[in-house]
Amino acid sequence: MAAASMIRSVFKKELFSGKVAIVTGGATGLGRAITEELSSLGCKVVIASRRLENLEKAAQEINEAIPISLRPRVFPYQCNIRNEEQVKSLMKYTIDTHGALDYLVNNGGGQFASPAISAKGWLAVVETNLTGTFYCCKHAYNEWMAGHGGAIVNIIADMYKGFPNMAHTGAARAGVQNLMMSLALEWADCGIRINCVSPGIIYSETAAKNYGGRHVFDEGLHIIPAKRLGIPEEVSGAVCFLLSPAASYITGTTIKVDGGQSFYRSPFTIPEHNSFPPPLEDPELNSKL
Ligand SMILES: CCCCCCC/C=C/C(=O)SCCNC(=O)CCNC(=O)[C@H](O)C(C)(C)COP(=O)(O)OP(=O)(O)OC[C@H]1O[C@@H](n2cnc3c(N)ncnc32)[C@H](O)[C@@H]1OP(=O)(O)O
Ligand SMILES: NC(=O)C1=CN([C@@H]2O[C@H](COP(=O)(O)OP(=O)(O)OC[C@H]3O[C@@H](n4cnc5c(N)ncnc54)[C@H](OP(=O)(O)O)[C@@H]3O)[C@@H](O)[C@H]2O)C=CC1
Repeated sequence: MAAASMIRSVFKKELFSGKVAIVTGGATGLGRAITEELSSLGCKVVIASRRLENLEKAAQEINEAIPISLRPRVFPYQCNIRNEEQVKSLMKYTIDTHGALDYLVNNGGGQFASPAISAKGWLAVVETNLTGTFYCCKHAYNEWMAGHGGAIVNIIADMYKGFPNMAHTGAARAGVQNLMMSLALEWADCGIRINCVSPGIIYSETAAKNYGGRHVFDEGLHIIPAKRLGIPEEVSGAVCFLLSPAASYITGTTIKVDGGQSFYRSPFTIPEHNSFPPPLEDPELNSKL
């Protein structure tokens, strides 16, 4: 991952000067790229996830790349987004310590590949991705944004053709997208904009490690019109755009950062079979086939 001073953002240098953001899962992968770009553009960023050690290391590395007089800009805070009390404390800490909460990026989450998951596995994924996002939105609203406005971006996933082998996350991410649309309407009168960014297959060491290595991501190349994987910085740019004044009239929408994958091929193949019922279960109609 590039040091913050090396970030080549297309946005102007002080775009987010004086602003305060929370990025969940901000120590690794996409979240880290988002944190690096936001902080390089003047934003204070609270990064929140379960593993404090990871958070502290990332914050230190990113802060060290920022001129001493402007440090620190990145602040670690341990929080499991599945725990509502911890989420509430994250919001309170951010507002008490940094005086505002202008932006929320709901990036923390994930899943595992499994065709038939246990109820416990289903709940772990739905609670993390859908309920965790709901908790973060709810408490950002209650603690700050209802009275001051703000912008929220949720990271979802390419679930538009269903998500076989990851049905748990497909259901959760579709839920997040619909939640986003409802909140865009419910909270418009408070000056809150809320949108989603939907990544395709984005390579980072931590993400690939979760699936057994880079080769698993490379196996997806045949379903990507761009014929390459994405990188976290390509997702970060879309998030920064949606948070910025350039998106002041954008709410309730989803930007896909996927090299065209979402409307091309599915990675899932269906075995040959003759298990489907005949047309209308009528032998006469069936004979037309
Ligand atoms: C194969 C396709 C490759 C291309 C994919 C490209 C798209 C990439 C998308 C990405 O999202 S990349 C990002 C990847 N990063 C992550 O997913 C990281 C975060 N993930 C997690 O934290 C977990 O996976 C989680 C499920 C979201 C949360 O797990 P947690 O540790 O909190 O769950 P537990 O409470 O320990 O477990 C509960 C229950 O869940 C089942 N389970 C958990 N992990 C797995 C697993 N790896 N495989 C199978 N089942 C799993 C299991 O039933 C657990 O219960 P127990 O069996 O432990 O009692
Ligand atoms: N990479 C890709 O191709 C794609 C990624 N995505 C999504 O983008 C997001 C970022 O993934 P990516 O950066 O690739 O992968 P990473 O594995 O690097 O990031 C996942 C992050 O989520 C955090 N996290 C997981 N569970 C929780 C929790 N319960 N509470 C708080 N934080 C949590 C993790 O931190 P910790 O373990 O410390 O809690 C980690 O920092 C995820 O939601 C992912 O599913 C979507 C589509 C494609």
